[in-house]
Amino acid sequence: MTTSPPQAAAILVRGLRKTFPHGAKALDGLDLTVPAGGVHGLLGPNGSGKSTTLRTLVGLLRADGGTMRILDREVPDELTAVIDRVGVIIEEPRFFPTMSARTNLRLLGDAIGAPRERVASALDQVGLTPHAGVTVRALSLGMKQRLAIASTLLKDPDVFIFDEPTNGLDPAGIHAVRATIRTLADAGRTVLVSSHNLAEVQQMADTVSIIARGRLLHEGPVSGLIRGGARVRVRLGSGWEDGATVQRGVTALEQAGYTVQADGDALYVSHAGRAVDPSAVARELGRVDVWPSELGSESATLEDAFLALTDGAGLDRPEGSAA
Ligand SMILES: Nc1ncnc2c1ncn2[C@@H]1O[C@H](COP(=O)(O)OP(=O)(O)OP(=O)(O)O)[C@@H](O)[C@H]1O
Repeated sequence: MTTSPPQAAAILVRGLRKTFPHGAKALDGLDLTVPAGGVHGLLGPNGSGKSTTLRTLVGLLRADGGTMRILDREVPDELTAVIDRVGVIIEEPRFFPTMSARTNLRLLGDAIGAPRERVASALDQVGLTPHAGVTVRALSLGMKQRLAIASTLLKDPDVFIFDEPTNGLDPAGIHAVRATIRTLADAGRTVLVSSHNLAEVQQMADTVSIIARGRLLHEGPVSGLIRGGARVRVRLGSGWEDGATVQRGVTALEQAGYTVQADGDALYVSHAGRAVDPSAVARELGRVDVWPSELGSESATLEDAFLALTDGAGLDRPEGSAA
């Protein structure tokens, strides 16, 4: 496992454990460090423990063991001291369907004692001002989700915790919610957002924690992760029609510790957690008398890095993401 260098953390989780009564071990000593400022993606396959982590952080579930801190306060013990600085969307928010977006926010704002001007500011920050007078039932799903984000803004929080906020939205809705989340982070806030959608995290997050089976596999900047997954493309040329030659090359590379994927007329050579040097690949192939027509370095996607780290376990590929 690799870890990011120490930096100011908005959320710090150490050794979190949770087993559900009938025996499902959801969290198995999970560590999580969310740097202050920016979007942090909590990425993992279905059932990897993302929701359990977020629900435990905000006091909806009780952990069996481990420690959690939000903005330097121990939670759940000091949750009341910090909860006003945390905006949470974990379950589907409930609004009055026959009332407008603005009226819903006013009622919510009054209930928590927020200044009235926050309503206009919250609508503005999520781009809903033009639709403020529309009844909630007439809003699209994406707009409702942005209204949910606006409702968390009434407290003017420093940290946001969103569980799969783009789930079930159409592409326009996904785009708008993603842009809203980026705006929050660009204003200096911290957004922890869970997702099993690799392309989404790649586009939205600055840093990422990849988890599987309730444990942290990798944590750090998204850009570093992608660089670390850089792979080499070996173009198969004349002479490679011979399946035995291809197999000899693949076997040599695998014996040298590489992961090899065949795709069309090319082999993609990767190595979990580190960049692959094309000349080293050429050397291994040359040893078994295999000579490619072309060798090129290729930056891998977050998906490649994810696959290398999780062995592809339970990966949910979003529509339109790189295969
Ligand atoms: N209330 C519960 N009772 C029993 N088991 C649960 C409960 N909630 C979650 N689990 C189990 O705990 C494990 C982790 O689930 P969790 O919902 O945290 O994962 P996730 O990464 O959020 O998945 P998804 O992307 O599907 O929402 C799974 O095996 C799940 O079946």
